[in-house]
Amino acid sequence: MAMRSKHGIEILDKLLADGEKLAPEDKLFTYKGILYPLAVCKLENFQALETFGARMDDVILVGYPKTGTNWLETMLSGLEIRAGKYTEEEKERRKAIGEELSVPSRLEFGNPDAFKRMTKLPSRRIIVTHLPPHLLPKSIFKSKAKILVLTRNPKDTVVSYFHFNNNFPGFPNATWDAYFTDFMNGQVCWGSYFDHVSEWDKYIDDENVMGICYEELKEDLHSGLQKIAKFFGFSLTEEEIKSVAEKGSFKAMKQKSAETHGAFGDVLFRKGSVGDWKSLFSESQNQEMDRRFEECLAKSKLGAKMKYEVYCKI
Ligand SMILES: Nc1ncnc2c1ncn2[C@@H]1O[C@H](COP(=O)(O)OS(=O)(=O)O)[C@@H](OP(=O)(O)O)[C@H]1O
Repeated sequence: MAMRSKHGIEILDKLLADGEKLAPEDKLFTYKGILYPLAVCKLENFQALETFGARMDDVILVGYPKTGTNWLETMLSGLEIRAGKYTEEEKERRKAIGEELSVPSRLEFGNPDAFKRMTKLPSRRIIVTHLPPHLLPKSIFKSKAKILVLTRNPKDTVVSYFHFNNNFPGFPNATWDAYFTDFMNGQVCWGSYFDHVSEWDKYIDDENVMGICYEELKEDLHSGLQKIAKFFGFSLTEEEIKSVAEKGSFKAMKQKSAETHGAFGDVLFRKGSVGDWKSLFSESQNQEMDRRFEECLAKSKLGAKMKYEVYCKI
């Protein structure tokens, strides 16, 4: 998937264009108490999601928005392709099916038919979502498919989300202070970051669930990919993992973004760093976030992985 098809880029372009057309007050809708951007998801799609049939060998990636889902999706795709040891012919066949089906890049994106087309995709499918567990189709849990839960520290996540919010036409613009308050209150698209991480933390000891965080991938992408390959049972040589990791640097992915994400890439690949929160947080916002982290996440396994003391303190 590193190289999205022309059709895939057309879909991303359409998200941008649809967002432009909506008046600020019409850009968002609420489903089960959580906000979503209308240019990206439809209410009917959420209602239809319950019929989604997961497969035991699905590779499922979950990440709250701006935690690095596009990065890890590309890395997973690279690992899967190499582990599958597909012939060039099979790779072409898979690419052609993907183009024909115009698979949405997230389970909940697109129209109600979009995810149904995934049923035609050959195994192993890579399925990516920003949703919390209670909104995912039950078949995902019944199937025992392996789920990789991606997290990122909340300070960098909210800063990344704020910039995306003001550059992606599907979201209504906001000032930093207003956006920070909305984020802390869960009044942003895909809901509360804190609820999302806490909810997924309840599954973290299940044998088919593994947590990984943006910061550990930034520290050492190769080791992160080794852990991920082991978890999914991908049989890969060190050389193969190395070749995937080389394509995963922020610089490499940004350089290719026009091919992989079209105009959307300009909005998506921003800084790709740890610690950019320092550019926007006020002292009181810093203290508020520290208190909230302590209350909600410090004692959780996913929270511990973020190394908050290292990356989120001055
Ligand atoms: N290769 C690589 N290395 C490091 N960081 C990367 C990489 N690719 C994307 N990114 C950064 O991930 C942030 C976007 O997160 P998502 O892909 O989850 O965004 S989205 O919610 O799906 O739109 C966004 O973070 P910020 O730069 O902080 O805004 C991207 O720049």
